[in-house]
Amino acid sequence: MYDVIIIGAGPVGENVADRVVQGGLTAAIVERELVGGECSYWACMPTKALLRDAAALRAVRALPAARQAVTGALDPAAVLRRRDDFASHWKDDGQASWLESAGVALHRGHGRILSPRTVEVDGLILEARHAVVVATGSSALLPDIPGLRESSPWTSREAASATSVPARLAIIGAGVVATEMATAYAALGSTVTVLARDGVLPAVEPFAADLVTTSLRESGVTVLTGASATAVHRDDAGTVHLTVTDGSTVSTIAADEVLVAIGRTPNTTDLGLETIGLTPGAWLTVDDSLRVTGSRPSGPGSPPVADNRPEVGGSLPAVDGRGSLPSADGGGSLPSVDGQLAGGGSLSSADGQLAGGGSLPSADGQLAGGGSLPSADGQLAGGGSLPSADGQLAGGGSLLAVDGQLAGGGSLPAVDGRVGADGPSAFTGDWLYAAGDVNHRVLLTHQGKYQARALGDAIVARARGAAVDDSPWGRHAVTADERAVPQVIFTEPEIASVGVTAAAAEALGLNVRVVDYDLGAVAGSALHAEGYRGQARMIVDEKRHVIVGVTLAGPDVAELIHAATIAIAGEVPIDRLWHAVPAFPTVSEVWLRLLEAYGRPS
Ligand SMILES: Cc1cc2nc3c(=O)[nH]c(=O)nc-3n(C[C@H](O)[C@H](O)[C@H](O)COP(=O)(O)OP(=O)(O)OC[C@H]3O[C@@H](n4cnc5c(N)ncnc54)[C@H](O)[C@@H]3O)c2cc1C
Ligand SMILES: NC(=O)c1ccc[n+]([C@@H]2O[C@H](COP(=O)([O-])OP(=O)(O)OC[C@H]3O[C@@H](n4cnc5c(N)ncnc54)[C@H](O)[C@@H]3O)[C@@H](O)[C@H]2O)c1
Repeated sequence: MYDVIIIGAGPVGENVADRVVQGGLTAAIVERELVGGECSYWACMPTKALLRDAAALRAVRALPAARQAVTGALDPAAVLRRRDDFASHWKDDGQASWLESAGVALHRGHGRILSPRTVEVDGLILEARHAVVVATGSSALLPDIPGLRESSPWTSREAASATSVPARLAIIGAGVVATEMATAYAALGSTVTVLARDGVLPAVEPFAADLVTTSLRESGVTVLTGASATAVHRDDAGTVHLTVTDGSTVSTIAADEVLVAIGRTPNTTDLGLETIGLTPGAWLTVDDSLRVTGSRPSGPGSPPVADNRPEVGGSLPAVDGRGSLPSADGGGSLPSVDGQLAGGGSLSSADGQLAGGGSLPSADGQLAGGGSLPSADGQLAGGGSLPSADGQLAGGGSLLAVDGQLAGGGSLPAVDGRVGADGPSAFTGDWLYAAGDVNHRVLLTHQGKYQARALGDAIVARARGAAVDDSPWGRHAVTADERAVPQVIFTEPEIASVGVTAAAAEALGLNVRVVDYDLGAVAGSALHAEGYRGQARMIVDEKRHVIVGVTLAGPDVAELIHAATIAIAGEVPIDRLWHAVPAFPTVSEVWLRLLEAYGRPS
């Protein structure tokens, strides 16, 4: 018997385990492949290692004198060797020993839920006293294109772990994985063709996507916008032939490998979810304290299943729509006897269990729960969920209409002030949690680890009978998931963003002002590289006078974004930001330029 069982030892599972053990509980973690998960061996680390040398070379070549010192070309074999080091040669001894030193028991094998609080690992039965956490992550999604599966396509795994560089690489999709890998493989010597059915990086600010598209084309990549593959065939000689259409014409592309990068599917197919009333193969939906409330079909853009639509019930949110969600042990804000909220903002069912999954509108029209922020074209700024036609978000949460009310499903305040909500079911109760990719809130390592820290601490608090503070920005809340998700896309140029895009702000009905500035016009940028090409955008909530979104596109902007994350998470008033003086002459001076462009009230 363990206090907590975690299924999946990716970055998220490891962090949950760490927090609960640090809180004095016992924990077991179950892993069927490598401790460290996708991020360590087939995603973040190896892909960034594939990109880094070329980025450094570009930076040197952007300086006339330093350029003279570069006498040779990039060595692809050396890049792959360094990548191997960063993937720990696909061995997890280091991370397994870390688990041991942290006091976490590791059970290798495939985990399945047998019944509430019981997990089976290849025949071994494990019991959890307090909680089971699903942190099983996600895998690459393959579309149903005739002949594709039989053609042994690359997914992000093969792209990240390739042992040689294909002469010709075709890529289906033009999102984050596709553009990063197009950047990497073009620099390593491949002739790359990108099929950008929905445009290049449709979820980011269009100016940033345009800069990346231009740069990909300049580096020899063929970017076919609006094009999709309708059939794929690998011949006996190993060449892959893709039949491609842009809607009006049909052509054929020959390649040595085809990479499919069109999004992710949750690792929940063989997890025993059916034993507890959930749908195998579906994303797990969670409430604001990451308790599992239901499941939604897999795949980008999938609408929530009808069964999991909220039912009318529960109580009126308090005036500001915020506050804690009640825990079963009485932590947080408990509903009063008549079912109304004491302390404000929490939704609860009659039995005092949480009934408030989804999004609560706050008085200021901000999202207070669930889901990510969509851009106008229906893509998500932080990567992840897509709103379906009915306005619901596949990753949970809802869209706020202009008047600050919820558009689409989710938690809709009814005319009589009652609120629809889908809380944990009798099956999932207060013992089943989901964190990281598998809950489809934000598919990024740092955000999953943020969830893990909050969740681990909340499980400890509940186990001790202590209060759980999952009010917005509370210790156990994951508020940044909706308001302040940073992401760096390591293309050329880099795109660093946090918070909403202009299109997402518009879709949310926020009253914002969009401020743009030419990043290349900053003194520090001109020094940084000859012909520095970049753009900065700041989005200010005109009602609250705080920044709600920033996107920077330009060489080496990755390290600039944390300032914006702090400004957004800290809700630093614009007036105060005038006192945050960027050093001269740095690229960060763009902050001053953006403020000047916004204007200082006299
Ligand atoms: C190519 C690529 C590049 C990326 N780059 C970045 C980046 O630069 N920065 C960033 O923030 N994010 C990046 N991401 C996203 C990042 O990889 C994920 O968000 C992150 O790995 C999610 O962590 P996780 O712990 O939820 O899941 P995972 O890392 O997927 O780990 C889940 C673990 O659970 C195990 N597991 C699954 N089912 C079971 C079971 N039934 N029993 C036992 N074990 C099980 C798996 O084997 C795996 O080890 C990238 C993704 C891709 C595909
Ligand atoms: N640097 C980073 O932070 C980083 C790097 C890589 C991946 N990731 C994360 O990993 C996740 C997966 O990345 P991804 O690139 O696979 O997904 P994505 O959601 O970023 O992009 C997928 C793209 O494929 C398109 N698409 C969907 N179905 C299609 C189809 N049938 N045919 C053609 N195009 C189709 C979509 O319009 C979308 O633009 C993302 O959530 C991303 O944030 C992060």
